[in-house]
Amino acid sequence: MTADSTDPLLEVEDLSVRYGEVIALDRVSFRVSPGEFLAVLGPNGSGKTTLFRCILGLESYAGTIRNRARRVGYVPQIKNFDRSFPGRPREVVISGITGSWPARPARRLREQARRALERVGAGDYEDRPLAALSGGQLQRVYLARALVADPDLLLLDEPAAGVDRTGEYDLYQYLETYQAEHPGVAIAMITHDWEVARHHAHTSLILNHRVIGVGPSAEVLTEDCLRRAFGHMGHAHVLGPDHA
Ligand SMILES: Nc1ncnc2c1ncn2[C@@H]1O[C@H](COP(=O)(O)OP(=O)(O)OP(=O)(O)O)[C@@H](O)[C@H]1O
Repeated sequence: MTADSTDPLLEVEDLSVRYGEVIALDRVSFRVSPGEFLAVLGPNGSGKTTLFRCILGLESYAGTIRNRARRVGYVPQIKNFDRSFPGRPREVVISGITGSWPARPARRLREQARRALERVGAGDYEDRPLAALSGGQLQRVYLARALVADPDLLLLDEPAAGVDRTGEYDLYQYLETYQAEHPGVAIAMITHDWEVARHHAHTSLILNHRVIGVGPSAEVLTEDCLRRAFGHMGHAHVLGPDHA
């Protein structure tokens, strides 16, 4: 079967992941179309990052993932970043082009990285040690890294965590502009902020190990979904008799 522009970019069917007795994801299904902006919401430990790790091919899983994206850009959670890592923004971005850490990058790569950093407003600190950057600055560097490879699917894991209100506003403005300029690009973004999802995401996926709701944000982000998704916060979701 050949793909055309009306095909979903990403199809996830009955995706399940377990770590020992804990079910991180339980038969999760959804689709992402070209040009869509999907918010992924759910309480801490509900499987959101695990879902992204599966899409990136970093986890073993049961079920099916059909990913038709040519390239996937990924912005990890900045709050988990190891600040003792010896590197500079330019090198981070070049590693997004070459797939490896650059020892002596060619001039062409340095230029490409500089332009990518400038586009996200991070041109001023391209050569500063990563350890000296704020959370918001680091987040821009990783956004530049994700975009430099010209992805058609962009995965963002809580990109606004640790970023002030202005930085957060700038980020969403940037993503909206980017999508308008690159109409086929789909974005899936993990967020804890329902208002952000309501305002910026066409569609929302609410997870609590399984799908609590998925569809247009205005229809899915209801009080009932909020209660069902967050009502069990803090409780382990462990194997029941069905999964033994
Ligand atoms: N490598 C692992 N080994 C064992 N358990 C894991 C592993 N990774 C995740 N888990 C467990 O799987 C569940 C889902 O974790 P995950 O990180 O996907 O949640 P999350 O929704 O992204 O959480 P948060 O909002 O806190 O970032 C949790 O119970 C977590 O403890």
